[in-house]
Amino acid sequence: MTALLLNGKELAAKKREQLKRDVEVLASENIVPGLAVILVGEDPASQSYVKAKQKACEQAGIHSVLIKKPTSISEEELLSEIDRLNNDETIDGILVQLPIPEHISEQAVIERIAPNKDVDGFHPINIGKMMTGEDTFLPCTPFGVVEMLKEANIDLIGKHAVVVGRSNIVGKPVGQLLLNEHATVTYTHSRTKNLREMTNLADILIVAIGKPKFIGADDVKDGAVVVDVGINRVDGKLCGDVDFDSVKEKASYLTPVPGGVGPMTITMLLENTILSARKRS
Ligand SMILES: Nc1nc(=O)c2c([nH]1)NC[C@@H]1CN(c3ccc(C(=O)N[C@@H](CCC(=O)O)C(=O)O)cc3)C=[N+]21
Repeated sequence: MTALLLNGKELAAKKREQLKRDVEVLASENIVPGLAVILVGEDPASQSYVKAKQKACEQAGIHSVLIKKPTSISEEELLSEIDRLNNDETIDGILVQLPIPEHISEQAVIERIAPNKDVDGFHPINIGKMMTGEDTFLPCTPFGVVEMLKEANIDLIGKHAVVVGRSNIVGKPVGQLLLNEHATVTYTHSRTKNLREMTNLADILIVAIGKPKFIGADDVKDGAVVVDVGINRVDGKLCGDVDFDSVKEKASYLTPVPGGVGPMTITMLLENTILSARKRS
């Protein structure tokens, strides 16, 4: 079997056209969605992600502001910058680009963002709402993954979804969203004893463990749907956590890297920002 491609780039482009129209409708009501991105330090990968977010906002007609801070900024200063944005009426979404320097508590930063401007969906209140299935901002990467599966008409009800990785921003929430869609969810991670036996049981395999080509054809059941959330730079080239060339011969659907989940992450951020503007107005 050769897998069908789950083309995130294409779906993202289609969705962004719709979001652009949504922004035009808001403009007729004098509402301009606004996103503030705080970037601490000079990490090249972070700089390039932030640039991509800015560009996507511009294309959709979303007002975006980039706030750059030096690595030496104190936690207190960063928190007061967040307070300022919480009180800024032109801002509907606040995103602090992660990771942040070690001397600043990530949890303190996330908890300072007003839950109704938390377009990353990382605030404990929004995580709690996601768990109980209430309407809230969903974390962008997991949200994008579920949107891709739905677009391809992949049935999730009763299916065995195996998640590889348990980060707060991808692994844990993607499992929760799949559970909300009535999948049966197994979490595996770096300490799982029989990880490769578990991945072989998956109807839907979500890989977000941060190790290049961690999952090969032998780890995948025939006809499985495989979603690669990994973004690794190896010899200056981007590659995922899945060995694309071998797994594509076994999976029924597979996401590429680049051009898979990444562009969807940014698209869902735009969607959350527009949703926030609509809710706050
Ligand atoms: N508060 C916060 N929210 C985030 O959502 C967040 C974050 N911090 N920190 C870092 C990660 C990473 N992330 C990506 C988004 C888009 C691509 C993306 O568009 N990737 C392209 C390729 C990009 C390239 O060429 O480097 C692709 O996969 O096709 C990748 C990674 C958001 N993150």
